[in-house]
Amino acid sequence: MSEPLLAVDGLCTNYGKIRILRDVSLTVGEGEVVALLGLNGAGKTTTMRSILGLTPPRAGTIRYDGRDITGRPAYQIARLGVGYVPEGRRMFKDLSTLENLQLAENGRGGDWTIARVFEKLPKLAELRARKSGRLSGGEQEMLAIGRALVANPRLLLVDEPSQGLAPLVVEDVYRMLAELKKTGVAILLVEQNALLALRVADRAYVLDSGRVVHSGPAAELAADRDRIRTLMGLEVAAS
Ligand SMILES: Nc1ncnc2c1ncn2[C@@H]1O[C@H](COP(=O)(O)OP(=O)(O)OP(=O)(O)O)[C@@H](O)[C@H]1O
Repeated sequence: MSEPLLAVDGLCTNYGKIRILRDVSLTVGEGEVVALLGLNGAGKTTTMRSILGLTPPRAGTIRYDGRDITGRPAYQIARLGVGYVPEGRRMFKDLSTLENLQLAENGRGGDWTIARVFEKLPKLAELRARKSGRLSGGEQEMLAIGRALVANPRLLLVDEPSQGLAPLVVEDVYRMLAELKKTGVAILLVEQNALLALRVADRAYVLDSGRVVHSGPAAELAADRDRIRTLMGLEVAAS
């Protein structure tokens, strides 16, 4: 069997002396959508930051596209085709939608151009001239995803896309992620809202206190509310 696109093995990451991740292992296959779930503070963002080279791990290995990228600087990892849509979206608020996309284009070519992003996300095309600081939360999330796409990633790390959005807007964002999935980009999706993420994901991992406490097919976990409740608490299961 060929190697998965991303293979994280035995990751241990600290902030200073505090151990956050404990022996985290996960994989993402080519074109696969994998949900990384867990309550506040479980270590989801830290896992992403470790993969991206932003918070290098103390131990463990990260392989991407057949090579060991453990400890490589973030810009090198980005150049290898790993895109990031950070929590809170972080964009240049005084620049327009179009200008934000232009800044992110890496000029190396690839399937994702600004024109294709506008075609797949027509809402963004309508808002091309608007300053991103004046976009709604949902529109900003779409721009954040569009911005990651124009760098032509093979793997996209998306952190809490539903955060702070109204339920109807969350539906829009998730419809868009489902569309993206069809284009073949692999996605590692961090969410607190388990049921939402499980609708689009193929497989899921659940983190608790920096450890993987569950992994398996998304559909199986989605169908087992008791298991979700045990893993992630009552509120999540009820949402
Ligand atoms: N820069 C930092 N310095 C020290 N501790 C940190 C730092 N960033 C995060 N932590 C701690 O690491 C733990 C894991 O945080 P992380 O952000 O990875 O969790 P998370 O699962 O993404 O949660 P959330 O959904 O709240 O973002 C938390 O206890 C958090 O307080």
